[in-house]
Amino acid sequence: MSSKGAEGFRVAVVGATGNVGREMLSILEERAFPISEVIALASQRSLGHEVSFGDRVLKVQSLDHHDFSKTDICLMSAGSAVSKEWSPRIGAQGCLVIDNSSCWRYDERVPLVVPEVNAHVLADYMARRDKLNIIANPNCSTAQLVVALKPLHDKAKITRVVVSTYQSVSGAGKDGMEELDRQTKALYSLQEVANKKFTKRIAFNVIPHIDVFMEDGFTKEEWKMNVETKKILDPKIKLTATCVRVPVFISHSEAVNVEFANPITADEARDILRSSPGVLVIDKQEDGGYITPHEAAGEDATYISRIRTDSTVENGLAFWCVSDNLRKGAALNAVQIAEAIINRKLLKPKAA
Ligand SMILES: NC(=O)C1=CN([C@@H]2O[C@H](COP(=O)(O)OP(=O)(O)OC[C@H]3O[C@@H](n4cnc5c(N)ncnc54)[C@H](OP(=O)(O)O)[C@@H]3O)[C@@H](O)[C@H]2O)C=CC1
Ligand SMILES: N[C@@H](CC(=O)OP(=O)(O)O)C(=O)O
Repeated sequence: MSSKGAEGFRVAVVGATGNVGREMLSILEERAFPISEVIALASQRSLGHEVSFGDRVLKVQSLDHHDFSKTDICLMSAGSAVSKEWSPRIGAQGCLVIDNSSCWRYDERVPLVVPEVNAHVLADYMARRDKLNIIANPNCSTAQLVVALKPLHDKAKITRVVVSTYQSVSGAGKDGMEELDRQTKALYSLQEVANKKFTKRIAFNVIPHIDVFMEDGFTKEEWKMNVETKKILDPKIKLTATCVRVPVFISHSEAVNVEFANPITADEARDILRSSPGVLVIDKQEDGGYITPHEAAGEDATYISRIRTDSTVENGLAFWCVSDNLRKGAALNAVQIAEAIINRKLLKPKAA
């Protein structure tokens, strides 16, 4: 079943029963996205299940049976394998795909967009829209990082970034959240703790491993942060990452050290970030005067705290960056891409 309104776009959410898909539906509703119809799609397993869209309930339909020729925008969030097969098929039916998986991000034909950073690429892409018809949404850890880096880069030109992440279990989907919940309860009731989703116990532990290992010893999550920052912000920026899973349900945190070509003080950085889109600075430099992932969950902003000079390099800053990975790291960014396209009048609804 779908939800219909008077004016606007027909929007399909693929992966509507998942962590990101459910968040996409609530964000579309919260932001009063111009929708004439919203269609909740997932696998055959979820056929007939119900998901919320504001105070309405949508019955989930199967992706396999949906005709996209009358759908304007598809928010795709069902994993790389599904995106690989389906996103080009959906795009070829004239439906613009905003793809949340890592599958299409590195394809030269596909723009990778964080609206606060590089919304300007949308006009060009929409003008020459190829058959692929796909815009990629970034990795969650990259999205919040580039929102913070962009205004600092504009001011003092970033040369190198060292980032360590503290990534919540919701980044590993609903199964990741279930594992932390189950293991925590099991430990409290002295039961055996099984690892299914993660390679080691996640409850009361941290795991320095997200996504697969690459030949050079980095993980793919770490590789993605490097490659995606270059594609979105500046190919000249050098970045090295260590990505760690932590027993937090929602919001990713990052400890970031940045080197600049030109001088920039901590006070200047604080002022610049305070007036930057998508950023909220909470930096009282006293007990509790910083943000934690628990407080960022359910919020849209990328929060920056603990901005300070890193005097181990010539022009260095260090800061703490936290954001809700399901929102800015995934669902919110995808909806913002769609809004940026619509606000620039780059897409019209298909005729009824
Ligand atoms: N979580 C995060 O922080 C981020 C996630 N992403 C990406 O978003 C995507 C989804 O992540 P997330 O929501 O966390 O994952 P979940 O595991 O919570 O949800 C997966 C969703 O995909 C659907 N799905 C799986 N297989 C199929 C299929 N064959 N056909 C149709 N639908 C299918 C599932 O439907 P069903 O319930 O029927 O199985 C479910 O709705 C992934 O590509 C992930 O990499 C990107 C950035 C951040
Ligand atoms: N890998 C991220 C979430 C994610 O799905 O990222 P990507 O879309 O880049 O695979 C995490 O586990 O926190």
